[in-house]
Amino acid sequence: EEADPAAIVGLQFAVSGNHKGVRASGAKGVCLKGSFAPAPDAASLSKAPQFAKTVPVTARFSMGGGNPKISDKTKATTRGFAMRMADPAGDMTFVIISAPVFSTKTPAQLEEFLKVRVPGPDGKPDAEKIKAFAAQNPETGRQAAWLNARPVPASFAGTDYWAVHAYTLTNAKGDKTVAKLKFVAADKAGLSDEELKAKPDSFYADELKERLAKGPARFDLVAILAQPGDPTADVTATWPEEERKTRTLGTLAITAIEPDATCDAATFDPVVDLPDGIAGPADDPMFAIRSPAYAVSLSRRSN
Ligand code: HEM
Repeated sequence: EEADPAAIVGLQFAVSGNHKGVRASGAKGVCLKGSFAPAPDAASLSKAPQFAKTVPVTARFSMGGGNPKISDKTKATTRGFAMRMADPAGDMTFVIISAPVFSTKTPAQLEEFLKVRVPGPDGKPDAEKIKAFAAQNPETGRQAAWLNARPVPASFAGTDYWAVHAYTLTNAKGDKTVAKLKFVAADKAGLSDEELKAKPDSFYADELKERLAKGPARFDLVAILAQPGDPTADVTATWPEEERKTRTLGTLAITAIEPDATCDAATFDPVVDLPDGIAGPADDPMFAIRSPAYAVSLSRRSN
């Protein structure tokens, strides 16, 4: 059964209270700039221009969901990281989260996942419906379980981010490598329950301002190489990362905060905006649908 991107985006807005002028997800966030410097041997894996020279980056950190007032202290919600590494021959765009898995495996399952979460007339979703859906779709609980088992990040720059889909890298000779991509924070830090209690609902934006005044926030881009049998079309499934070979492809440095307008005029489209040398998974239905869904959200928030 085909899921309709507009229907999914409508449900994303409905679940979080139909706020106007904001993204269907990542509604609360901070726009940024920086640069990406490739590692010396990145070009041996991919011929993308971003792996051959340092390029400028526009980026945005965000909280998951369509509520622009969500507390930064929320635990079972992913932090998001969108970035466009610019090059005239083709931008390289990643829109990634602070967990190795997404919540659903197919667009149809995402539609059902959202439907049971739409608040009723009393302003609350039906807890019984959510429970019944979770029991029938156990893989949809993995992301929340993963987040609940870890401390709340002390900073948008204090956590790793995963691109969750399996990408194919192609080098100049035509050799292909399948890999998941992870941005590893140089300065990882979580908050204890005690520390979390002392924080206000919004502290990430100020923390970032103070941090960037002292120097860039850095992330290494690491490719986790697939082994035969690793699932490449299921974003609810993890690979045993610790057992996989990895290659560092470069370092992202976030240097300064940008006006919101720089990030809001367009979407970060992780499907269409990739250069030659890197491609998303053709057989992962959750990948393809992101492009039309993000376009629907853009048209709704800018009208
Ligand atoms: C599968 C892995 C996915 C990840 C890692 C992910 C992550 C994110 C992140 C980080 C943002 C914030 C972007 C920004 O700051 O501009 C975002 C926005 C959004 N996501 Fe996803 N997402 C995923 C899948 C999906 C799917 C399957 C849909 C719908 C079918 C969807 C719908 C949206 C929409 C509508 C927005 C708002 C776009 C905009 O207004 O610019 N996402 N997503």
